[in-house]
Amino acid sequence: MTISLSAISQQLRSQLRQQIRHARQQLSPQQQHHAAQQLSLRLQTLDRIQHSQHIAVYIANDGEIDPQPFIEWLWQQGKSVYLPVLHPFTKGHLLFLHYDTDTPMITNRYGISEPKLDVRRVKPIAQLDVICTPLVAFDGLGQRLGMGGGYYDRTLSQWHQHRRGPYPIGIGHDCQYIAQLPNQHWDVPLPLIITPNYQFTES
Ligand SMILES: Nc1nc2c(c(=O)[nH]1)N(C=O)[C@@H](CNc1ccc(C(=O)N[C@@H](CCC(=O)O)C(=O)O)cc1)CN2
Ligand SMILES: Nc1ncnc2c1ncn2[C@@H]1O[C@H](COP(=O)(O)OP(=O)(O)OP(=O)(O)O)[C@@H](O)[C@H]1O
Repeated sequence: MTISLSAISQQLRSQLRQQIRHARQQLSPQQQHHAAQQLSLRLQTLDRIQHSQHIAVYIANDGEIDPQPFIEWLWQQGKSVYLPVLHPFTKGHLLFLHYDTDTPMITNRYGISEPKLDVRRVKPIAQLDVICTPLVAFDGLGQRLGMGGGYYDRTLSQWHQHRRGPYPIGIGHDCQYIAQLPNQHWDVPLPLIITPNYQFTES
């Protein structure tokens, strides 16, 4: 029997995913709160953020670092905020919808809060400036492991191929760093990853 390298890599990825999801779920509410504040401060200092108007974030789930304090700051600055919504017809794809304090929200099939679909609020991906990208694990080369749906890999494939479209910034907890991720050809390395205490930039 032969086992392909790709199969081994897939298995490693799913073990890592479980392990790191577990680690972040164990963070206390105080640790989560502090991390969210630190992350927001770091993001605020980035030129890339200061010079952007249309910024996509996400609603935290599963122990993810919480972008909420950053969202509040973006609103104060008069910037426009967008959230991912599972595409109603095209499996594995995301739409991005405008988000403000009175956006009607629903819970999607993964239990994540998202704006109720309303075509008037849909922002074409090419018109976003930055996509703050959730991740489960990342390494020093900017490789990212997500929740496993391939949603952000698809969203960022234009960036990957042509360096066109919104600039992706990975965000996560310090504990989501691993030395080297087993990667797959469709993975999109991120040019910048921010955690409360570190910043990883493309060399
Ligand atoms: N906050 C947040 N929103 C996001 C993402 C994310 O990573 N974080 N996504 C990033 O892609 C998309 C949703 N992707 C997801 C993919 C899988 C699972 C998940 O929980 N999977 C289950 C099993 C699958 C199932 O129930 O059908 C699991 O692994 O336990 C959740 C979100 C869009 N919105
Ligand atoms: N650009 C793409 N085009 C087609 N299929 C893709 C693309 N990117 C990823 N996929 C598919 O999506 C599936 C999930 O990929 P992967 O395990 O890398 O997800 P992930 O990066 O962890 O998740 P996410 O991006 O949603 O956070 C894979 O089986 C892969 O075949």
